[in-house]
Amino acid sequence: MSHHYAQELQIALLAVQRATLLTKRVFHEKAKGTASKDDKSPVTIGDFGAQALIISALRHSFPGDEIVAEEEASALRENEGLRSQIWELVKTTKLNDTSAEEQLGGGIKDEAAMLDIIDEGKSKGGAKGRIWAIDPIDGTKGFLRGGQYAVCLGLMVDGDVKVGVLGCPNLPVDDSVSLDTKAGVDQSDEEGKGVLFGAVQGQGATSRPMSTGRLQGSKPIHMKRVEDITQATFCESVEAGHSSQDDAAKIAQKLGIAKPSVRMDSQAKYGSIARGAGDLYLRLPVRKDYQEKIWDHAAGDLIVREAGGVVTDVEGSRLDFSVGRTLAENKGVIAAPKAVHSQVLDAVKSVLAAK
Ligand SMILES: Nc1ncnc2c1ncn2[C@@H]1O[C@H](COP(=O)(O)O)[C@@H](O)[C@H]1OP(=O)(O)O
Ligand SMILES: [Mg+2]
Ligand SMILES: [Mg+2]
Ligand SMILES: [Mg+2]
Repeated sequence: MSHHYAQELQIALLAVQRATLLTKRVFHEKAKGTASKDDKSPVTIGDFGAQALIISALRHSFPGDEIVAEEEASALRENEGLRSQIWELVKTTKLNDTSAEEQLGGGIKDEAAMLDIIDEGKSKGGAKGRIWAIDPIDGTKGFLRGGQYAVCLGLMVDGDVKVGVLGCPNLPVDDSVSLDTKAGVDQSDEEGKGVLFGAVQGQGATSRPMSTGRLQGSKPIHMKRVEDITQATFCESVEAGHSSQDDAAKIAQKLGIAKPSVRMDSQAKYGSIARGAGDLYLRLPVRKDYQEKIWDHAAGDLIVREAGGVVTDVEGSRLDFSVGRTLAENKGVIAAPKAVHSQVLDAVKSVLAAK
């Protein structure tokens, strides 16, 4: 059966847009309700609430699909204070358009149902069937410090990403605003900010302004043509523990790039290069044993490729989303326009080989 994924894209865009209404409320409230996970990374009431709203929307339209999501509810089952803060947000966050809200199936019944919904994201992933990957807040540290973050949703079918959506509340709406070194810091969702990226395999990538109700009109996006690699803008993580900034600096030097990197949190990096606001995204392994999570890359990988880019790991292999909840077969990420990707990859390989 040929499949155009029109309904999947529509629901994914609306679900992400609704979830960002919740994360924006959390950001503007003083008590951000932060907890610490087993791996010491932060999680907020925004992460749990956004995950609940997204899964609830997917369950309404696609009850048979599997879901891989970052968060789980066990910490909330033991913490009534945190749980009721989240429920308060979830039950009062709605799109202000009746038809859009109806497409998502409306709200969640009660607090107990919310916990069960959060726990529906425990699929092991894999190479068979329809599996959604959700990162309710990617870049939680960026979110907390007023930098970039993204609400991320991807649909994989038989291990291949077919639909990708990124909601970036703190990126400018205008695709033509080039990244500068301030793009990742002190950002807010004030007027002129908030963009939804979308892509369907074989159909290109788009951006549109975020709204509080129905979807706004979209525009196709494309990676920028790089005439001269020495003038390229590259982005990388803010957190030095997520990507080696030393290796990135050596790679930039090898390519003749003098401009400082743009450091920003989250998959906003993928969205930014896909729309031509920057050129390259380098993610260079710091620890040999870290496995990237599929929810940190699924949507961005498709959006960049549909905008005319190539995305590989540091060895030049495509990211393999078919092996479970992590990218166990890949190390790092190199994303670049098609015409220069191999040149960038050569520089990456030679710097990493020399270590
Ligand atoms: N050692 C690591 N290497 C690479 N990525 C990591 C590492 N530890 C955590 N991450 C993940 O990187 C993502 C953020 O990437 P970026 O730095 O590009 O914003 C987060 O989802 C974060 O996971 P977590 O959600 O558990 O914090
Ligand atoms: Mg993440
Ligand atoms: Mg997250
Ligand atoms: Mg996290």
